[in-house]
Amino acid sequence: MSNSLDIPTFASAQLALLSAELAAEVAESSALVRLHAPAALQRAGVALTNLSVGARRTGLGGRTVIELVPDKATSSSFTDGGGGPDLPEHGIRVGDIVLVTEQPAGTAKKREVKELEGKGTKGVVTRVGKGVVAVAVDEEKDGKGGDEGVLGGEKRVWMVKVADDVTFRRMNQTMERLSKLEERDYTPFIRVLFGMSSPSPVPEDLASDPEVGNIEWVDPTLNDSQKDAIRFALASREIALIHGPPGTGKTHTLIELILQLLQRNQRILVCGPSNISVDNIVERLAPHKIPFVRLGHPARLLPSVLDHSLDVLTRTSSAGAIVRDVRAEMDAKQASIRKTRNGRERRAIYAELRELRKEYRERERRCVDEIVQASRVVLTTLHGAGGSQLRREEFDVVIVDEASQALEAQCWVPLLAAKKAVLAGDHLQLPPTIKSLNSKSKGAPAADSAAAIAGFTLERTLFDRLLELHGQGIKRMLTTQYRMHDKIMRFPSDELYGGRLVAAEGVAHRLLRDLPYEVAETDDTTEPLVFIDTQGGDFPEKNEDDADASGNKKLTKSSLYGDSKSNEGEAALVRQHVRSLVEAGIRPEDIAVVTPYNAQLTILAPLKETYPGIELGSVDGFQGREKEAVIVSLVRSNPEGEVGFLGEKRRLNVAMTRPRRSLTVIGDSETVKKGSAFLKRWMEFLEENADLRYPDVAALQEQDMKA
Ligand SMILES: Nc1ncnc2c1ncn2[C@@H]1O[C@H](COP(=O)(O)OP(=O)(O)OP(=O)(O)O)[C@@H](O)[C@H]1O
Repeated sequence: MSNSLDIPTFASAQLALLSAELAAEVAESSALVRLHAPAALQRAGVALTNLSVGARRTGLGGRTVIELVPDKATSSSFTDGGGGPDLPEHGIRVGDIVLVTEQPAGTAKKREVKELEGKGTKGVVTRVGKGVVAVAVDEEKDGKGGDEGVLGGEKRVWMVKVADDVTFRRMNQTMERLSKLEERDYTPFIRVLFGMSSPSPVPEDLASDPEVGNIEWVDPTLNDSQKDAIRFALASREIALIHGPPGTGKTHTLIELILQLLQRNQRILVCGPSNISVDNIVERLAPHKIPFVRLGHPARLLPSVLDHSLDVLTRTSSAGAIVRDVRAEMDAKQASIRKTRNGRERRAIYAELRELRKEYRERERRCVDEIVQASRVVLTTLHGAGGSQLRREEFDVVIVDEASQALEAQCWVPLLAAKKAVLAGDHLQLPPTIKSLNSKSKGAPAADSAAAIAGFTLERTLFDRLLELHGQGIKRMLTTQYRMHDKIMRFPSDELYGGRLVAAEGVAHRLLRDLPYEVAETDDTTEPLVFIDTQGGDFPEKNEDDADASGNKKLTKSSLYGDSKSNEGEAALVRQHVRSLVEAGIRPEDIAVVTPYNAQLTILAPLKETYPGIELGSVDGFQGREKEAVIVSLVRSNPEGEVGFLGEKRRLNVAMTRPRRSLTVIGDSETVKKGSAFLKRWMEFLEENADLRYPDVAALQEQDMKA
């Protein structure tokens, strides 16, 4: 094939791009710590200050889990529940990587992250409660200086979110392994993925393929496009793509595929880019009562998935009994550290703990190997597949869900040892976020220019690349969608999916009025598509970076990650529309407001107090989600017709395909039309097909006066 890729060139380009990407992430979090005091970072939601170390116990991998609670000496607010004081409002979430270090005095000069790392310890947040954040830490790295570090003492500490370098390490290792492969190591699978050969042909009549045969469907209600995609995936020898536009039952299809592969005695590894994408499959696989195991840090898993996690399996299996004993002994030692103030005694306990941890790891490893080897279906995140548990494991098929939201290097973590892969995704929705893309303007190093010149970018996903390489023949598209009203679906279907989407019978004509609770019949509840056009210049956008009255740039949640835009007038229209929906009887939990700009979200935040349950989200953050009623605030309104990253088709696609029964678009058609041909066609489509409204400026002013 003419357009095949040289593997070492590909791998070294990826390595260069990945290191630029990690550098951009590190630069971003380091700049925050350098430029802002801990208290300011706490206000911006990325840090928690005035903490002390509470209880400690042993987690998976023999790691120490410490509980951080508000420091008694400095906290004033107490809960009435009898527990400790509450933590202030914060943005630290389970799975975040945080740095825990001694808190500097209020006046101390700001520090470098590197310097802080030497003094404290990094860890993964494993639990977030009202008055506690638990962090799994690598205790051996705490206080390298020789004293007990921050974790053993009675020091006041703080934590701040930092870049997650674990994922990068896994990707780098994988790319290095790929670059070192000799030509004789290239399997038919690898040859196809790099275009050195074409995929083995599948018969036109898929049912005649021996791997497909006469299928007995576990779920006979699958639609034709889903059945076709499964037959195609079974018949393919090296690679099959399942293209699942919004709401077309991609996960539903993958579950059946897994069950069919199992019936054919195949061993399967199922991966996704995020824990939630993997758990989503685990939850739907569980009712089928097949044996499988979910790898991953238990703290990052959904509670409903825990029963299948290695952590729980190691504890409940017979081999786990010995592991359990050592764990109990370690927990007892952990507790005794807090009771002693004597430095020598403490050091002795640490030494004993180190020994125990070694033994624990060894036993746990044996127990884990046993469980994994016995599992015919293993589920984990893409980077989780690079862990030691799968080092010697082989699978017949690797399935990657949400493949179009993963970096290609991330996909290679499980794929390097694959014989065949099935990738599911939608390359017409947003790809993974790349920070180094715009890094020049933020002062971080730009991606290696040689890699960029050679035409490699992180933004091109494996899904995209394979489609370019082998054409549409390696893909099957799911075409019946179970989410949107026909009128909401029309534009994205015609523009992006070749007009092939069909709304399932049950959803095609569903209106808010038909919700299974009492809803009044109003203009809003009987019309699926509303466009509130703010053209005319009365609703101008505002640049978040504009300084405040005193000329200072303020650190807020929305300004944290670069400049953002807002539009106060549009926000007022959003409030008005939400109120009218709620007055018609729509429950706030059935309404979402999405907007591309974080600054707009900040302005809209008070809506959550008025209507608890309503969801406000960025378009990027709402990918994969749905709501009965969705209001999209486009924000951009300027005479120049600048639309910024609103110009990205895939972002708009995500925004307009979230609703089930009602989509309301609020925006300035004059500005937006100038953005791109696609935006122009969308605006024209709305003008012609939506219930077109022009805002009543006087009524808005009155509403705001009342507020
Ligand atoms: N053949 C089918 N018959 C009836 N309902 C279906 C069918 N396939 C999928 N659905 C329903 O469609 C909805 C979407 O399915 P699923 O969550 O699998 O979609 P998805 O494509 O993975 O979602 P996303 O849009 O996030 O990619 C679910 O409520 C599911 O039950």
